[in-house]
Amino acid sequence: MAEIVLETQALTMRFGGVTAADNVNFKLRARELRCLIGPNGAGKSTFFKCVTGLQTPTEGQVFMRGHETTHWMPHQIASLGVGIKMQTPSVMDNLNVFENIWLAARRFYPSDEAGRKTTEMIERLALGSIARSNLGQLAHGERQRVELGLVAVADPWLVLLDEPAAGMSAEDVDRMTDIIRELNKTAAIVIVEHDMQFIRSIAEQVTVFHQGAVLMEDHVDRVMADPQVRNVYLGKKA
Ligand SMILES: Nc1ncnc2c1ncn2[C@@H]1O[C@H](COP(=O)(O)OP(=O)(O)OP(=O)(O)O)[C@@H](O)[C@H]1O
Repeated sequence: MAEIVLETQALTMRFGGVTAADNVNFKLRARELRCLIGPNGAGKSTFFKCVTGLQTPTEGQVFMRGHETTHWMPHQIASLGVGIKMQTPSVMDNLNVFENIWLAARRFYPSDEAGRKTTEMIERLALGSIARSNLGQLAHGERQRVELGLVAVADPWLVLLDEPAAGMSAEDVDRMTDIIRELNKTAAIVIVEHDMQFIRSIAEQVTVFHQGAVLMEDHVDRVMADPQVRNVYLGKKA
């Protein structure tokens, strides 16, 4: 069996009387792709923030490839080789596509290699025609692709994505799916997502959150067919 690259043990996060993440035991293996789903307020974002270092859990532990990262900041986690895409943009609007990706690459590689990696990444993301356009001028889907480029250019072995398909057109979602599949050839990926079309097209194993706890963890087809999940957590649209 492939190595466990991410694990949480009894991860719990309380905000006053609200238990936003409740005793979550989660395991992800090398090159696995896992979508985290669940209704609004189920605890997905809280779990994601605890894993990425934006929040420190009240109880429990987080491990990445054997390192205990429970109290680490996001930049320390990134330095392990973990790519993180939060919901808040990390691109700079007054720099162009090449410059944005180059700056991300430069954090991990010497200047020449950063340039080569940036050129490669622009090709992989099909951003060649807009490589010299400032981010502020780009459409939402293009900006999201650049955001993914910032994460992927560092050759991460684990990628954590918060709602990468949010607000995208069907065509952009398709393109994002292809890029994530390619990234998944070398990296394990966790995706928090609401977009059911995207989840159906990309997911295999899905973890369903409800009231802070893991309700179900199974193949996407069985999860979508589960009456409890369909009726109570995903609604009729699922
Ligand atoms: N900073 C906070 N302070 C107080 N309560 C919080 C905080 N963050 C989250 N919560 C509460 O924790 C619970 C889980 O919220 P969370 O945002 O993790 O759910 P979610 O599944 O990500 O929801 P959504 O899909 O709407 O983003 C909710 O009841 C929410 O109100």
